[in-house]
Amino acid sequence: MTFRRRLVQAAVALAKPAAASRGSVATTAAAIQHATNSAACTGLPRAQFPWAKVSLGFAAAGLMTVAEPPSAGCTSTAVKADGQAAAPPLPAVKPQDGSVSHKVVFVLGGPGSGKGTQSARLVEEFGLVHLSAGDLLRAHMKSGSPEGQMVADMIKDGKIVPSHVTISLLQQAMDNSGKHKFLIDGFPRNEENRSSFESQTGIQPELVLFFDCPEEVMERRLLGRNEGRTDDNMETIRKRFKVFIESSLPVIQHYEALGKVARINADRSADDIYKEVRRLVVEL
Ligand SMILES: Nc1ncnc2c1ncn2[C@@H]1O[C@H](COP(=O)(O)OP(=O)(O)O)[C@@H](O)[C@H]1O
Ligand SMILES: O=c1ccn([C@@H]2O[C@H](COP(=O)(O)OP(=O)(O)O)[C@@H](O)[C@H]2O)c(=O)[nH]1
Repeated sequence: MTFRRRLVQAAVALAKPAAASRGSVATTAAAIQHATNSAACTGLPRAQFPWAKVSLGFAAAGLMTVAEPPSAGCTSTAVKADGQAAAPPLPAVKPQDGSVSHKVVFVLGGPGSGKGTQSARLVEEFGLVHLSAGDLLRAHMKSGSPEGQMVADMIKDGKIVPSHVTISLLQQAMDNSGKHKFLIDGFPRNEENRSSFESQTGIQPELVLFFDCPEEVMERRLLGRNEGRTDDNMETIRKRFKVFIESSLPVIQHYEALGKVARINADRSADDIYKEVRRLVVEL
């Protein structure tokens, strides 16, 4: 079965959750149902997105989850923008070593969905520290070490680099920044990334921004990116899309069930997307 046909079938199955009895689509439907129920139970606001395109984000079609409400043990630090009203406090993250707690927003979405573009704007406006896992890995692959070579080979082949390598780069970058509010872009990319990061750092994200974009739009953007990347070619792009569906979407489903995902239609102008994105971050 072709990749595109699989996407279409999955999207159709999602539109009829009762008909989807097993496999990833059924899991997705269950996760969505769970998230929907959770939001209803807590009385949180819930919004429906009107679009229902066939896209890599089909897993979340028709659903937007809600940002977490402040919980007990909130800190008093809030993200502000342009001197606007202070946002409600963020839930505290329990640091493992008693140091200042880190606050993290994960920026997820398929390759070329605009994660880096939107992250750069958020950094400019809110002064968060932008950690692109891909950029850290690309810097690491230039180290000339055997591990660097392994990373280079994996990126060229569209594979996910072992968690311990990426987490150690992220941890180092967080420590070196001296700051405690981070936008982590392009990570976690699979369930193992996610669970290892959470257990090793003790950090849970405050919010997960999910840039949902049709495959053909991402493909066009990647082929036009022109940054000399070894993975922005048709062969690797196809592999990356497959990895995204099979390995990365389950991470989004996990956070969706926890009510932490804001799904954003990324098939719009960068300016329109940012209007929505900044509203989500200012509300943190
Ligand atoms: N909303 C958008 N509309 C059109 N092009 C975009 C948009 N967002 C990003 N791009 C372009 O698409 C390419 C991929 O964007 P990028 O932010 O690098 O994606 P990602 O980090 O998700 O891989 C870049 O060349 C970027 O300039
Ligand atoms: O946590 C990460 C982030 C990136 N990558 C690798 O780096 C590549 C490029 O990722 P990036 O986020 O830079 O770009 P995207 O694919 O989202 O355009 C991926 O395909 C993976 O091979 C990885 O293994 N783990």
